[in-house]
Amino acid sequence: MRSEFVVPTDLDTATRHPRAAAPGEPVGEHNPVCYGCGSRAPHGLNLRTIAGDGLTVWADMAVTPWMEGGPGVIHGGILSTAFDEVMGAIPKLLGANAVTVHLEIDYGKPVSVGSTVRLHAELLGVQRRKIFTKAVAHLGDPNDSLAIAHAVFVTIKGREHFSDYVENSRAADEYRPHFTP
Ligand SMILES: CCCCCCCCCCCCCC(=O)SCCNC(=O)CCNC(=O)[C@H](O)C(C)(C)COP(=O)(O)OP(=O)(O)OC[C@H]1O[C@@H](n2cnc3c(N)ncnc32)[C@H](O)[C@@H]1OP(=O)(O)O
Repeated sequence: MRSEFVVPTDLDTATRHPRAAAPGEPVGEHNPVCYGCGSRAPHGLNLRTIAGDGLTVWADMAVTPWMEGGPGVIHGGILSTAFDEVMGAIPKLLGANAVTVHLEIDYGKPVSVGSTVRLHAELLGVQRRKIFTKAVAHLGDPNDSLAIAHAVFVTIKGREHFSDYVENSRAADEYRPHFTP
């Protein structure tokens, strides 16, 4: 069954932040030790998400043997993480810090180990603190999708949201000065 992701019709105006990454440039990490995008996450996906035109982003992910679920194909949870990560770059284009509150995936075809998957995400709309996004995973032709994801992100005040948890971070020493009043 394919899900029906509902985007409100009474959306706010959404514009690219003036300091957002330019098309073709990396949008940057959420956190250097983020499982999805951190360059210092040794067991992570290390995804490098690139800003596209308008309010879009994309990333390529090489499907390596450690990602295997069923024989010879990617584990659905890994693909789900990659979707979350890439859609999670859309708030950065808006100049917002945001966390995922809802994520759904339609898996259409198996994704082979050894392939390189392109994930392309776009903004569907913004309503108050909610940011609605969609992403497609494909092997080069976006019209021939392997899987399609939708997510809702909610904007947060980063320091307030993470203040009770930051000491658990592997980068706590770097964050501490920014969290000390
Ligand atoms: C300095 C550090 C910088 C760090 C940079 C950023 C790092 C980012 C890292 C990213 C890493 C990668 C990504 C990750 O891995 S993010 C990790 C996974 N996500 C989380 O841990 C988020 C957990 N959730 C929360 O903490 C709270 O729910 C938050 C704080 C987000 C909202 O609680 P809060 O009490 O503040 O607000 P609210 O409850 O009034 O909700 C606000 C609005 O949202 C709507 N809503 C709520 N839930 C849902 C839902 N399920 N579907 C649809 N809509 C939903 C709700 O109706 C309302 O709408 P409206 O009716 O008012 O319009």
